[in-house]
Amino acid sequence: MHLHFIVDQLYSINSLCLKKVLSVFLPSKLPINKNLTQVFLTIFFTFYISLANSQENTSAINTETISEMPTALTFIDKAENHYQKKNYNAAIDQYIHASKYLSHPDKATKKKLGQIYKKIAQSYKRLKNRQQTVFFYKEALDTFTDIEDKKNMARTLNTLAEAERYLGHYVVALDYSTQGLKLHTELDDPEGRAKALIGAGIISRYINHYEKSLEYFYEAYQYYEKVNNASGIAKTSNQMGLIYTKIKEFDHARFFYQRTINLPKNEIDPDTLAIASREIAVIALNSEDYVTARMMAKRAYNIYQSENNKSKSSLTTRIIANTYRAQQDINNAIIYYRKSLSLATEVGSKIYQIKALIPLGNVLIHSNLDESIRLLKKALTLSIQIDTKPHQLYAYHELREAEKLRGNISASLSYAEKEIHLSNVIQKEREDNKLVLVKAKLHSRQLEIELESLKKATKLDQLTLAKNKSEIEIAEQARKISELELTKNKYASVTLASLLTICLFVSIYISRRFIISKRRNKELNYLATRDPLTNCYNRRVLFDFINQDFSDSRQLGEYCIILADIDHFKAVNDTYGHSAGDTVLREVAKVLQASVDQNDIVARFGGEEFCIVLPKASQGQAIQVAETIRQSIESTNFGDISITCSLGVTSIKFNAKSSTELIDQADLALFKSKSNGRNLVTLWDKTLENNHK
Ligand SMILES: Nc1nc2c(ncn2[C@@H]2O[C@H](COP(=O)(O)OP(=O)(O)OP(=O)(O)O)[C@@H](O)[C@H]2O)c(=O)[nH]1
Repeated sequence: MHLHFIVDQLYSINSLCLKKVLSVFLPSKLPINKNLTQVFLTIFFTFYISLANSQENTSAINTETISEMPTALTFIDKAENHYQKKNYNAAIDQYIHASKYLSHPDKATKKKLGQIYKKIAQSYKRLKNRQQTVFFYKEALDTFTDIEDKKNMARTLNTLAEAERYLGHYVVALDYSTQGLKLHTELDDPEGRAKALIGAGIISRYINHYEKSLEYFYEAYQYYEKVNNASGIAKTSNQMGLIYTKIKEFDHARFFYQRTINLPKNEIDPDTLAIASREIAVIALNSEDYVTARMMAKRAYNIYQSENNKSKSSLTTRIIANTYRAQQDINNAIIYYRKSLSLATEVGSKIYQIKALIPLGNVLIHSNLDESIRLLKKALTLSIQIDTKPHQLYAYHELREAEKLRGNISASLSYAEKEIHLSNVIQKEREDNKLVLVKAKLHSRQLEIELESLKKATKLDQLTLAKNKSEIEIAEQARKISELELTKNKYASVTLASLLTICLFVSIYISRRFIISKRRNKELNYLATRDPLTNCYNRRVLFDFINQDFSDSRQLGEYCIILADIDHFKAVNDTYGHSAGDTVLREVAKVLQASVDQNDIVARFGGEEFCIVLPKASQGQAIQVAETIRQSIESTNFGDISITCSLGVTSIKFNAKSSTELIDQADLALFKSKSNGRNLVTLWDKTLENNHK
């Protein structure tokens, strides 16, 4: 059934577009009319729905929501239309139809359903069906609670409280109102909270809890003052005016009503302005300021007239009549009471008829007793009909007086008895009502205490929250600190690592430099000790060695010196050149070094002269070494140059007293070799010394 509906709706939305889409799929010669389009759409949707049904649950949910929502919206549209036209029953029918298509449990659908329940409740409210109003507001509240839609919950609680108040369920109303107030506070919705405050204020006023009521209204009033909301200021001012009137503080009451009157008229609700004017009129009447009373009542009347509000026009006309009656202006009083009665009759308001009939009967009592009694009897009948006992009592009282005036004592007595009986009933009812009010008041006190404890709990929660928050902040700070420390440590580590690396490189560099420098020093030391041409020890080092050995000559066991000198070396230079002479010198040095042990020293003593120190060699061993050297040089071919050398040997055993003396001995021996013909080895002896001299 829904499918056909959707197909119908879709076709009506854009049949042209659909035809164009279909022309793509269907053979070109096939006429695309409405029936064909609808058949296609039906097949398409049947296929789509069956496909969707075969899917997972979630897809099924979405399809259902999609397919049912448009149907619901169509009914809602119709309902709204009826509501606008004040056809509330028809609107309710359509809303209820719409609600049947909103059975799906998803949040959006539920929200829509809640709103529909609210609209139904509002429609019943307009129809003054209080029970149904309450019922549907409760349905709406349940629905919004189900989806945790706090904003709508709070608003519904306000309206539900009002509806319960209309039913006289003050305790329940107060409960709802307090819940609404709490929720609005939670939601941080000052506008909604102000409305909730007004609701709570009205209920508190109803249970005569004026102090609390004033508190609520004043808070709302302050909010509206703050946001410069004239309408809100007017409403709350009027409410405070009403309370001050109730507690007979008329100056305060007048102040607040005047506040409403002074507001820009175009910004406030005419009804609110009319109430303020009307109430000032009543206050003025009670304080016998009849001129002001009439003026303000007429002002209110004009507003009600322009609003076509006949029952309130009846009320204000009655106030005007009351001012005339108070001034003993009976004629005008009768005119206005009649007018009030006529308006009340016209609008069918029994209470306003009663309210006009009784004083009219009273003022007519002296001029037209029959009419007075007739009107009073009518008032009595109506008050019995609508069960308004105070007016019934008032009617009995007036009738008793009227019948007495007429001389009908038995009738007067009968009314008197009824008056007494009713008075007792009213008294009892009042006591009962008082009990209800006291109960409600007590309940409100209890709620206040609960609210107070809730506030304390909230404060505690907030404190705990703040504590937790600060703990979280501390933890966060600790985390940040540790992070910073980590970063710091990381940087420190990186820095340390970098420093270590640098140190390492520096160390390596230094150690390398050290090694190089050590090597260089070694080289330098080496160079300092060596003869650059022959690589033999130089003369300075030679003397250092010998002097050192001679520093403790007693330690010296065997110790010999050989001096070797190349023969006719000048001729080599002259014949082969200086460079060749150098080569010969180098080669001779090699021969010398090869001829001695590791601990022996070969030093270049002068140009072509060498000194060989044999620290552990005996005289014989030294001669042997010298002989070996002589033969080696003699037999060596120094690059086609043949040379010989002469050698002089000496030993420590010849008692040289110093290194110089020892060397001198060797030199003398060498000289002997030279003078004996060269290429000879000569050992020092004492005779050499004498010969030389
Ligand atoms: N090529 C070269 N010649 C040098 C060097 N030192 C000294 N001489 C030369 O050695 C020669 C030594 O000559 P003399 O002192 O006259 O001795 P000699 O020619 O060897 O003759 P006798 O010693 O008497 O056999 C000189 O000509 C010096 O110039 C040197 O380092 N290189």
